[in-house]
Amino acid sequence: MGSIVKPIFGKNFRTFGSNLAGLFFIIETLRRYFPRQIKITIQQFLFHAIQQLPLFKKSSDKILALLSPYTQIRFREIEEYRYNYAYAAIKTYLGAKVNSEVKNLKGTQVKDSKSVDLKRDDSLIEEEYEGVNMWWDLVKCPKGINICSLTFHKKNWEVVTGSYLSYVVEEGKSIQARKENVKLFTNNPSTNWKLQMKNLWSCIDFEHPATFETMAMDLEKKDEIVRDLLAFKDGQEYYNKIGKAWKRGYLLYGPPGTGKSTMIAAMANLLKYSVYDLELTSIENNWELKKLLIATTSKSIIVIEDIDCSVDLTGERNVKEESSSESKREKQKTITLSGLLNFIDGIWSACGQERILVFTTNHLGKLDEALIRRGRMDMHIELSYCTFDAFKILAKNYLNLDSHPLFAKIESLLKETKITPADVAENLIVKDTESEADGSLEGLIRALEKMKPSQKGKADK
Ligand SMILES: Nc1ncnc2c1ncn2[C@@H]1O[C@H](COP(=O)(O)OP(=O)(O)OP(=O)(O)O)[C@@H](O)[C@H]1O
Repeated sequence: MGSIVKPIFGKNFRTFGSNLAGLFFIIETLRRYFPRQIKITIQQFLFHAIQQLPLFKKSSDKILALLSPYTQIRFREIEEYRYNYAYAAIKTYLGAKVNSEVKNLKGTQVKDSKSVDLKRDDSLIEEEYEGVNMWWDLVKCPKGINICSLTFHKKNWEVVTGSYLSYVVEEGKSIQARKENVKLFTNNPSTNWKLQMKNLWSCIDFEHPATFETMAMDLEKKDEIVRDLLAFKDGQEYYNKIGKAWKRGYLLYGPPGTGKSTMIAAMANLLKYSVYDLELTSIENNWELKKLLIATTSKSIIVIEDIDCSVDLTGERNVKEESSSESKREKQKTITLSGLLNFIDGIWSACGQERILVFTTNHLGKLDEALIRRGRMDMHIELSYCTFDAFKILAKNYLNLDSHPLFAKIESLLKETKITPADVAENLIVKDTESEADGSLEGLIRALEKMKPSQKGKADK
């Protein structure tokens, strides 16, 4: 026997309508006489409850639009596979609404900062704008996409769409710009992606202290790179004018310990761009690669370190199209050079404005020509063994020395040896606090003497 379900709102639509009007009357009364927090909660609860009723589920939009005096606008963190900047700006704006009346706050501190950053940590926030009440509901979905939704009386449609929303988004963006907290993102293995676009990247504050000032390298080359980066940052008009995606590729190559990772940190600190450290070995196929890249935000540096070791990308383009379905399936399971090239070339660059791509390698010769040709990797930067110019910067960084009688000896030894800036830096760190201030310069000279080709030959025998 089927169960008899009693209609909740009476037999006919008129009864239903008057019941609903009664409900809205209750909501309005609660709104007037209950304290702020409670009244928002009750109101939102009833509003959501109404939306969940079976009758509404079927044709909710039309009926609610007809009967409810409220309108709701939702901002999803990821919308149509792309990061929604309005969501981020709104969240920042609401988080910054801190005053003594706020009950729930959260505090954070960035390394070396003197102050604690307080943010509002309420999921329901009411505010007044030009005499109009707005209710924000921040829904954090551990398994899904985070949403901010705005509820307002529909008679205020003009105010909300005409000025309030742009005010909130612009305020949020300017707060973000003032904070300029650079972030470091690392990709999670796809087995940890819970739902759709969530959990693709993990993020922490980027606190690497490297700057171009402390970067030990040829000064002219350094200047050229800094000028190139700043021109890129200010290049929106130029890129629009020539109709090119606003992105630039840098290939950093050279032996281990010559400063490739340090330079990426210096780039991020100069431009105040976040870093997306893309670990190709934890990605299974081109589809995952595409999703990860689309989920990056603008003003970012997407880095693939040691690109020659991460995945075997070389030569794949030359493989002839194989017809067997097994080989096709096998191909779908791997990242291919063409998958990577597609992104760089611009198929995905429609969502890739103001992005820098950086590849690093210790073995330039191992890379496919197509991957690094100019236009894809616009600037090739060689980082090499320590020159005297580079040494002087390291001596300044580590020992605060601009000159020293031993510098001349070091200059001539550097011409004879191949020592990386990392090794020089290691030798300049004074480990014994009781040693003389220039003790480590002598230590460096001893290390360099041992590395001279003639001495090395003896040691090898
Ligand atoms: N050019 C440089 N200027 C300043 N410091 C440097 C430079 N090169 C190396 N160093 C120092 O050596 C350490 C290691 O350098 P870094 O990791 O940047 O080298 P790398 O070229 O990325 O090496 P790998 O190829 O092994 O990843 C850095 O933490 C930094 O302290």
